[in-house]
Amino acid sequence: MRDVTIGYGTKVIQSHVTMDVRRGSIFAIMGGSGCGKSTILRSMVGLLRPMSGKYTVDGDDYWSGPDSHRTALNRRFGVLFQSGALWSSMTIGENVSLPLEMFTRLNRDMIRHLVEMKLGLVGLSHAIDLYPSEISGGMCKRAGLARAMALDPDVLFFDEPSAGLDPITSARLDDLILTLRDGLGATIVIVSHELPSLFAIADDGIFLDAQTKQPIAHGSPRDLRDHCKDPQVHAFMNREARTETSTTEPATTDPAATKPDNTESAGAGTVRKGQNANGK
Ligand SMILES: Nc1ncnc2c1ncn2[C@@H]1O[C@H](COP(=O)(O)OP(=O)(O)OP(=O)(O)O)[C@@H](O)[C@H]1O
Repeated sequence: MRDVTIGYGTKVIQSHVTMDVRRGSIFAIMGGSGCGKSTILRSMVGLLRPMSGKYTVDGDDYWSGPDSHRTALNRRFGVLFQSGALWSSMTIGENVSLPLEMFTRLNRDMIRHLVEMKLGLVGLSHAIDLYPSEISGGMCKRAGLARAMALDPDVLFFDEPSAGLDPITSARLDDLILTLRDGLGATIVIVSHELPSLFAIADDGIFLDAQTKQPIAHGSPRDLRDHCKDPQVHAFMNREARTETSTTEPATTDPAATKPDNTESAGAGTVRKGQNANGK
């Protein structure tokens, strides 16, 4: 993205957004509630046209040309929405086969084979004939992931993949996301509030500010946590409470808020200390 301004109607949500998502990276879109993270993600998958600026995919100007041009680029994307967004009247297998039926000319046997393969990747082979109501929230997320991968996308977009999951299930999902990147070479863009998860998997990112409506930091979540000089970013990434009036000093009234970094990482995060830049 180059100098992108994005919003709804005339209301600007974020402006001057410039960022590069490198191939094979896990890129985090970070920031406080309501700053526009999901809005940026929606724009990246073509659901919202920027007010200005340029968005290119592999050097290809996304918003130029006819709809067919975007449709072709969208074929390279897989999207996992917050809820998993499965069709409740379809089995897990039917949900995953839907994009294959819609966008390919493969025969039934081949589609069934691919669906079994994708569900195997997310550990859900046994759930192929179950309905979403018959499986847990974490399994629904994994099924959503299998569906997002159905067309072998180059880029996967995840909106709050860990929302509503317990720390152990969330850590398993993190491992799965790392496997997708390392095993399949996918590029992953992720919106998440879950700091332990972001520290574990993301190797690059952007931090959006709701007040100025602009990005205020670029870098991996761990870099921002450990080295970012911006007090707001530092406080957010270290889970320090901040007062409304102070914009330069973190609040220190809560002793828990002054703990050194990594102390937030009970559960999913504790098993992940000492990881390398790839989260291993
Ligand atoms: N369809 C819409 N029309 C108008 N305003 C919207 C629409 N969707 C979101 N907004 C507004 O845009 C702003 C950013 O919303 P967005 O969901 O992108 O933020 P977010 O950073 O993802 O928030 P959260 O972390 O709470 O999910 C909010 O003020 C929201 O009310």
